[in-house]
Amino acid sequence: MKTPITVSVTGAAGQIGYALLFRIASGAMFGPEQPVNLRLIEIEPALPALEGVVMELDDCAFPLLQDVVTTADLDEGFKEANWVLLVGSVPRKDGMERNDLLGINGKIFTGQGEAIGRSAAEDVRVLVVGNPCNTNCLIAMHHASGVPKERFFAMTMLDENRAKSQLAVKAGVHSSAVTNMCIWGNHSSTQYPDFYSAKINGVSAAEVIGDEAWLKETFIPAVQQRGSAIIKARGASSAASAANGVVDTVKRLTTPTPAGDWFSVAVCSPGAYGIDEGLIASMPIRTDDGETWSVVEGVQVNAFSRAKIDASVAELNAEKDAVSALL
Ligand SMILES: NC(=O)C1=CN([C@@H]2O[C@H](COP(=O)(O)OP(=O)(O)OC[C@H]3O[C@@H](n4cnc5c(N)ncnc54)[C@H](O)[C@@H]3O)[C@@H](O)[C@H]2O)C=CC1
Ligand SMILES: O=C([O-])CC(=O)C(=O)O
Repeated sequence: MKTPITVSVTGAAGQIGYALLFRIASGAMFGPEQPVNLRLIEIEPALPALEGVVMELDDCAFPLLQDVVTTADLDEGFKEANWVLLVGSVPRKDGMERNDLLGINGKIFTGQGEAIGRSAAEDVRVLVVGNPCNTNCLIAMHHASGVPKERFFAMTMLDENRAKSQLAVKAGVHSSAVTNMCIWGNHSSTQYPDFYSAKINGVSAAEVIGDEAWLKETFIPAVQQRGSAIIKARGASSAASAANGVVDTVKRLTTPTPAGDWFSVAVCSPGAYGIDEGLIASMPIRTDDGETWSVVEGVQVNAFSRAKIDASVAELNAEKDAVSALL
C-alpha cells in the first residue's frame, strides 16, 4: 500500500467541510490508489458537530481512509500534514463584499500560519479558501516560518469553473471544450476572467462567441458576482461548488497540466505580468511534474485586460495595506 497523504482541514464542521471531506476520503482528490489521513480542525464549540461528521465518515467505510483525528489544537491538527486546506472562517452575508471579512477573519491566519511552520510536514502545501482568501493566504504565508512561499495558494478555481460554464452555455458547447481559462487577480468582484486568452475547442473564446459587448458587459460581471448571486438564492454562500473547486485545485497542482493548457490559482507573485512581487494573485499556472508550478509566459495582455488586471491588483494592494498590522 502507498504511504497515506495527510490532509488537514480547518472549519471541518462547516458547510464546505461537509461537502469536501467525503470527496477527499473517497479518492476524488488524490486518486483511487492513494490512501489518506484526515486531521480535522475546528473551534472548541464546533467539536461535537464535527464528531457527527466523523460518524458519517465512519459510516461510509471508505477503503482509502486511514486515520481521522479531530482537534481544536492547531499543532495537533497540522501535525505532519502534506496538504493543509484552510477553510475555517466566517462567510459573508448578502450585501457584503468578501474583504469586509478581513477584520473578522484575517487574525485567524496568523496563528494558523505559525502552527503550520512548526508542525506540518516538510513538503507541506497550503490552500486558503476562507475569505478574503488571497489576503488571508498572505497573512498565513508571512507567519509560516520555514515554509517556502511557493507552497502557498489561494483558491480561484471556483471562478475558473464558473467562467468555463458560462462560456460553454453561450457557445453551445460542453464545458470541457473550454480551456486556457485564466482568472487574474483577486477572488473578489474585481477579478478578471480573461475571455481573450480562453479557448473553445482550441480557438479564441472571443472569436468563437463573436460578441464582445456580451463578454464585457454580461460575462465578466456574471462571473465576478456569482458568489453574491448564490448567497441571494440559497441564503448561504456556495459550499458544494466551493468544495469541488478545492478538489480541482489540488488535482491540478498534483497532476501534470495538459500540453498548451493552464489553470487558475492565486500564488505568491514572482513579479510576472507586472503584478507586484509578493502579492497572492491569481494568474495562469501550469505544472509539469505535479510538484512545482510555473507562471505561463507569453499570454497576450491587451489594453482592456491590462486595465482589468491592474484594478484587481490595486485592490490586493489595498487589502495588504489594511492588514499591515498582521504582517
Ligand atoms: N475561495 C473561494 O472560492 C470560496 C471561499 N469561501 C469561504 O470559505 C469560508 C468557509 O465557508 P463555509 O464552510 O460556508 O462557512 P461555515 O460557517 O459553514 O463554516 C466555517 C467553519 O469554520 C469554523 N471556524 C471558524 N473559525 C475557525 C478557526 N479559527 N479555526 C478553525 N475553524 C474555524 C466554524 O466553526 C465553522 O464550522 C468562508 O470564509 C467563505 O467565504 C466560500 C466559497 C468559495
Ligand atoms: O461569495 C462568497 O462569499 C463565497 C465565495 O467566495 C464564492 O462563492 O465565490
